[in-house]
Amino acid sequence: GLYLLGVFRSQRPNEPPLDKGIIPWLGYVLDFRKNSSEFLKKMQRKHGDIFTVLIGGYYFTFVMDPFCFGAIMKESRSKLDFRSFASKLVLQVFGYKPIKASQSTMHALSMKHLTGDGLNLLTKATMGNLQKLMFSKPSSREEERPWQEDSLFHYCYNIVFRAGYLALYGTESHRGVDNEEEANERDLIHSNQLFNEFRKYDRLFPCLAYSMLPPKDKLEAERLKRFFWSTLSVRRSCQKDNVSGWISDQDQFLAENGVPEYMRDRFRFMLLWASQGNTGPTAFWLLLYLMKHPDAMRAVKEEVEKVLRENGHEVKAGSPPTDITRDMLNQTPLLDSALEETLRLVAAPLLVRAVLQDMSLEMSNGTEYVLCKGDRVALFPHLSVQMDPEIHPEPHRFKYDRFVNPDGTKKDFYKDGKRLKYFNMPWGAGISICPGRFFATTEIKLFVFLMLAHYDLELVNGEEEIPAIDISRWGFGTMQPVRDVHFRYRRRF
Ligand code: HEM
Repeated sequence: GLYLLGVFRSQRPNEPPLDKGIIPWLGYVLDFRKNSSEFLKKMQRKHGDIFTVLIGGYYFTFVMDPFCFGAIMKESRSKLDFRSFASKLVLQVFGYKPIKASQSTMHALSMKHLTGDGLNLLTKATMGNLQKLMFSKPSSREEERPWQEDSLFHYCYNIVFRAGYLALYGTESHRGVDNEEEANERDLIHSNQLFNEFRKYDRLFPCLAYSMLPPKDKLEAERLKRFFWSTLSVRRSCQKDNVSGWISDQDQFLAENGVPEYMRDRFRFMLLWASQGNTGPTAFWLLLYLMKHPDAMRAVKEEVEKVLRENGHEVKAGSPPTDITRDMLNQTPLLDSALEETLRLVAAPLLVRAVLQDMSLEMSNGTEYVLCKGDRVALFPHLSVQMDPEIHPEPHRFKYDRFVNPDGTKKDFYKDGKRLKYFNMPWGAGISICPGRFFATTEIKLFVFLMLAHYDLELVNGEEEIPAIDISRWGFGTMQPVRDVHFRYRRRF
């Protein structure tokens, strides 16, 4: 028992500094849970760029030196395993138990459908959905362009979620209803209901992942899980049109490998989370930063208008919502930089690997450490890279052109005079890097393109401060604000 509580563990030669905290077994779990970023900052000040801390029965070695990231991300799976940690979380949070053999095929299927020609199809579908969602209300007479007010976080999350969901999970079949309009109407209603339930789950997510839900919320989380398993189920999906290859091929692969139907329903819920949980919040922050920084808004808007003009899409009174292609999205270095800058500020994943055999790790100052079998290695790039003032001067400021040179090429970043490979890591890295990053970028850019091309936007309160981030969500991807922000929009022409 004492051994399990970690009482006998001490730092051996060549191991990173060890800090077990004062509570046996639990170690620093409460400090970590309360504010992971503050806790890690404190530990980094105390121990330096590598340290091992006890958190809820597990020893986590945090590596804060970005020059070691490559070695960790590229280490063979026989030494550092990404799956075992992720599998436990996925089972706890989505009820899904991954099968062993599936990973490389699943990855290949994601690459097939979320890049290249597959991405072209998804871009078209998302574009169509955004047009339906954003311009479905008949516009009032042209000379009247009333302002509409909304909450920015809710507005962005709602629209981007629904456009992405309908593109991936398919739309109402026209055959089942009398006409196309009715099918579209049903899609709009259904996707809105799904979003509202998703937000309820989203709010419970951090406590659920830490197994810290109070009993009432636990019941609610169970109810929501069942709702999603059933709403996204294989059976219901058969009645839909336009289900993406990303969903259908992965499902077919699982079915061929003997995964039962109820487990495949759960898998779909997990994919919904992975694909929709970060994109909407990122779109929110990007639009908010643009609204708070008029120089950035002006530059990005000019770029958007130039691309539209050069591709023969002048937006004027009465023109239908613009069709934006992938080709057009490739001509926007300033918008790309503004998006990357947004992700630098608000994306904060925790990247964890289990150590399967003792292995050595060399730091950039030449010191070598042993990482112990059974421990976990963790990276938190938000703190160690994205907010490092040496890499990104004035790290708390939004600088829309931080990542781009005046000639449109990408900037390089340095630390200690050496060029960095990992200077922004919103998508993770290595084998577990987000396979949806190109689609996510496309969705956000399509949404922002349409917003800027068709609407005037302003904050209801021009003096509004940028809201603080909700610190309970460190480690789970894009951060969310503690409160929403009111804004208004109206047709430009
Ligand atoms: C702004 C939006 C997004 C952000 C910031 C984001 C970020 C991430 C991160 C940090 C990871 C985990 C990497 C790791 O643990 O090493 C991840 C995994 C994943 N993401 Fe994304 N993601 C986004 C959007 C998407 C979209 C749109 C899709 C799909 C259409 C997607 C699909 C996935 C999948 C399937 C995984 C799991 C990969 C695996 O287990 O190997 N993501 N994402």
